[in-house]
Parts: sequence; C-alpha cells; structure tokens
Amino acid sequence: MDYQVFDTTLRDGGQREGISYTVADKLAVARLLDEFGVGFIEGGWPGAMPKDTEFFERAKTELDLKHAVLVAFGATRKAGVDVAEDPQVKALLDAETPVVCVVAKSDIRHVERALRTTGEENLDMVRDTVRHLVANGRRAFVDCEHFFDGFRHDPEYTASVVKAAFEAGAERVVMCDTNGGMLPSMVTKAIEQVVAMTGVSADRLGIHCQNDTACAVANTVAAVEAGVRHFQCTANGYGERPGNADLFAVVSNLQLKLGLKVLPDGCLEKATRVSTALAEIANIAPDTHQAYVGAAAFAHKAGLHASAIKVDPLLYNHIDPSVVGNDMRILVTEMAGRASIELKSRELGLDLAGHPDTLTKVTRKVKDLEATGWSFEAADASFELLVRSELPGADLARPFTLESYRVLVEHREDGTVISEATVKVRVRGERVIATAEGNGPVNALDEALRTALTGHYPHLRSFELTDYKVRILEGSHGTNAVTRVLLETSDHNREWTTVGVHENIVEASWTALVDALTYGLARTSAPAS
Ligand SMILES: CC(=O)SCCNC(=O)CCNC(=O)[C@H](O)C(C)(C)COP(=O)(O)OP(=O)(O)OC[C@H]1O[C@@H](n2cnc3c(N)ncnc32)[C@H](O)[C@@H]1OP(=O)(O)O
Ligand SMILES: CC(=O)C(=O)O
Repeated sequence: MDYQVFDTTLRDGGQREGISYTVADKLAVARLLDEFGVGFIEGGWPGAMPKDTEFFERAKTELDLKHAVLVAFGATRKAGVDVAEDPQVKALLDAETPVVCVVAKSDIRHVERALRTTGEENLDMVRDTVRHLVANGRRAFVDCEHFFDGFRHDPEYTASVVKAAFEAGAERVVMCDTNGGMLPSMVTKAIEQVVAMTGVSADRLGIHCQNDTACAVANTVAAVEAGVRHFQCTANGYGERPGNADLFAVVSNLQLKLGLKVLPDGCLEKATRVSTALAEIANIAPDTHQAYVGAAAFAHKAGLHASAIKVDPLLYNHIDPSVVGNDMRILVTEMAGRASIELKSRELGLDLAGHPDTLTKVTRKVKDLEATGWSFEAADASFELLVRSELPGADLARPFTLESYRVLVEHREDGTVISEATVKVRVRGERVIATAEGNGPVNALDEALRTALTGHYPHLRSFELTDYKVRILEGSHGTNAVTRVLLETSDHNREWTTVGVHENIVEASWTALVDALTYGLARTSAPAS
C-alpha cells in the first residue's frame, strides 16, 4: 500500500501567526506542492472564510494538478443539526473536491466542555457526517482532534470515535496531536494500544503532529515506523503556534533514512527550491538553519570538518546535499584551518593545492583579522581579494591607488544635511580628482569614486550598492570599539559582498567600497576603455 503524503500548508500552515495567503498565493502554493509530488493538498475550509471558498471555486478551472488531489477541510456536523441541513457540511460538498477531511472531537473532555454535548451525540455527528460525504461520492478522512490527550484520559471513548468513523466509511482516521505535547515514545505506545483495542490495522491510520515539544517531525516518523501510512505535514513546518511537522524534513527522513518511497521519482531534489519559493509566498524569511533545505544545512565552519571534507564530503555530511537540491558550503572564519581556506578558494575558482605557503599565510591573516573584528563569513568577495593578494606574483591588478579622500557633512539652515566627498586617485598613471554630493558620507564617497573611475572603466556605472550593514563591535582589553561594515553590490547579474573594519565608520565603509569596486571590475567582462 502506498504512503499518503498529505500537505496542509494551505490550511494548518495558514494558521501560523503572520501568514495571510491571498487566493492567488494559495493557487501558487498548490502548484508548487504538486510539483514537489505530495499526494494530497488540503486547500482550506470552504464556507468558513470567503478566500477559501473562492480558492476552491477557482481551483476547479485554474489548477491542473499532476500528482496531488485537492482536499476540502471542515468539521463534523453541528450537534443537534441534520447533516443535510448543516451549511458548513454543504459548503464542503460545494467545493467539489474528491477528498474531504473533517475534524472530529475525540477527547471526551472536549466533547462535553467545548462542544457541550454528549459522547453519544458526538459519535453520531462523526457517523452522520462521514456517511453523508461518502454517499455524495467523497473519500472521507477524519482528523481526530486531541487524539493522544483524549486516549490517555479515556482510551475507550477515543477508540470509539475511531471505530465510529471507520464503520461509517472513512478511508483514513488521523490521530492528531493537537496540543503538540507528545514525545515519540508516547506516540508509538498509543498507536500500539489503539490498534490492539480497535482491531484497526495501523496502515489505515494517519498522523498529524503539532510542534509544541519540537518533536513534530520525530513524532511523525515514529508513527510511520509504527505502521502508519498517512502523514500530514506543512511546508517549512508552518502552522498554529510553533507549527506543524515540516514536510521537507519528514519526507527526506522517510525516504533517505528509512528507505521508504513516499514521493514520485525526481521530486525530492526539488525540496530546497520549493521550500524557498514557499517561504517567499508566505512572506517569511527562509530559515537558514532548517534541516535538509536551509542555506546553512550543509555549511561547515570548523577547520576540522573541512580537513576531512577535503578527503570525502560524506565524512562530515549526513547525506549528499544535492539529493535534496541543496549545496555544501565552506565558511571562512577564525575557526578555519588550511583545509577550509583551500576548499573555500576552490569554491571561488582558485586552486591553492600547489601553494602551501599561501594557504598558511591566508589562514593566519584571516585568524588575525577576525580577532580584530573582521568577518569573512558573509564577505566572499573580500576573502577572494585577500587570497589573490597573497598568491605568488599577486594576480590581481588594483584598478586604482588612493592618494587621499575627504568627506564633509554640512547641516544647512533649512535643516537639510548634505555630504560632499572629494577623492584623489591614480588610475592607469593618470591623477584624477573628483567631487560629488550624496545623502550621506558613504553615498558621497561612492559617487565621487565612481566619477573618478568611470572615464577608464565605463561599465562601473552598472554597479549598484544594494545593501549596507553596520555593526559596532565592543572593544576588548581597553581598546576602542570598532565598526564593521558589510556592503552588498550588484551589477544586475550577480551580487557580491565585501567587508571593512575600522574605528572610524567612514574608513570602514571606504575599505568595503574599494573592495566592492575592485572585485566588480576584476570580475566583469566588459573591456576597460
Ligand atoms: C485543531 C484545528 O486547528 S482545526 C482547524 C481550526 N480552524 C479554524 O478554526 C479556522 C477557521 N474557523 C472559522 O472561520 C470559524 O471558527 C468557523 C467559521 C469555523 C466557526 O465560526 P463560528 O460559527 O462563529 O463559531 P466559533 O468559531 O465561535 O465556535 C466554533 C463552533 O464550532 C463547534 N465545533 C468545534 N469543533 C467542532 C467539531 N469537530 N464538530 C462540530 N462542531 C464543532 C463549537 O462547538 C462551536 O459551536 P457553537 O458556535 O455552537 O458554540
Ligand atoms: C486538525 C488539526 O489541525 C489538529 O488537530 O491539530
């Protein structure tokens, strides 16, 4: 029997604080999830929210799903109401999805205190709703809310909800850890017990885990190991409170660690791209440290790691990152050893294998600079310039040399503040002096330097400073605080980052600026005039 990968990013994921999908967003999310190969996409609760009703309406003509089927989510009929008359149930049928998933109370305390009805009426609500859905041609899944808490409190009652749902024709009954308080061992034990009590085989059950103990992924995997074949997840773990089980971690664990085929061929390698695209749509910064798909999931900082990775990347990676569409990266910091420098340089296209002295010098220089506030981790361009400057016969021609710069800041009577910079440089033997104004000292310096250089390097005009980050670093051992500046520059094809550190913020910015232009000019192919 196949595994059912049931995604609820558009329903439970939308319950995360800060997410508010538009209908267009929801359609885009569904397309991406389908591309990733999930079997079921729970699209929302038709009838509860106009956007969800519209989503299901538009999905009828605008979605052409290849792998997945669409699922409408709702609740069992209201207590004391004829199921055929319940507007919420009617909206579920109007969504015209092949599958409907209804949430049912399965903890007697919730039945009595939240629903304010009897255990018997709740069982009738489950039976009536499932029979009605099945009679109308739907595959019915039942989410047993608070399954694990209810089962611990009153196993007989919770088991009776499971049996009622199956007797009425449910295809899957899903055990929900609604409050997210379980641990893997508790999940395993409860599944063994419910199987023994009901006689229902585990492969007809499903699992849905909230992440309040940070165990949602582990609990989901534990349930699958206990025989469950239907598991509910959300992309990047989005969901109510701390969230849900992360789809990408769950399927990667099942497929790569347990050898279970849960996705169609060729889908797992889309994990990183799909995860990032879904974060963009949710308008949430991708989690750099997310397992499997985060940008840092295979980023190595420690020198010892790099020295073994040089021999074989799998010595320090639990999988080949390309299997989930990710990449390994080497970070260069004070923790680097010579192997880190060699691997990072190779990543940047510089082969230092035959230059042991350069490796030693660069390693020492990086450690010394980082001790005084520099940070190369995010500044690949400055690191590359540093390596090139240490290569025998230094292979980098500096595009100019500085004679001096001066910056003035003028506060005028009308309150405007203007910065003016003058730079004096030597470019290809010519002395050039240029002055420019800017809305701040760095902007004025950038303008003046470009003015001085564009005569010789016209393509420099396409460079744009796209980000400027400043951090004041505490001085240590009686020294003054220093400023670290990170500059991101773009030529509209690629971006590069440079760093500068000094007690004076303008000088720190100047250093980063000079690296930015030097690196950009060395890298761009346009011929100098
Ligand atoms: C565990 C989960 O996360 S399940 C998903 C939960 N998702 C959401 O709640 C998001 C969408 N919800 C909504 O838009 C609204 O809550 C609605 C439209 C569903 C209901 O809104 P209202 O009619 O105003 O009711 P309200 O939200 O105040 O209360 C929920 C009602 O559903 C009842 N109810 C709760 N669970 C169930 C259930 N499994 N079966 C039947 N009825 C239920 C409650 O008893 C309550 O009934 P009452 O209005 O007669 O007191
Ligand atoms: C259904 C659901 O989202 C829950 O019980 O957590």
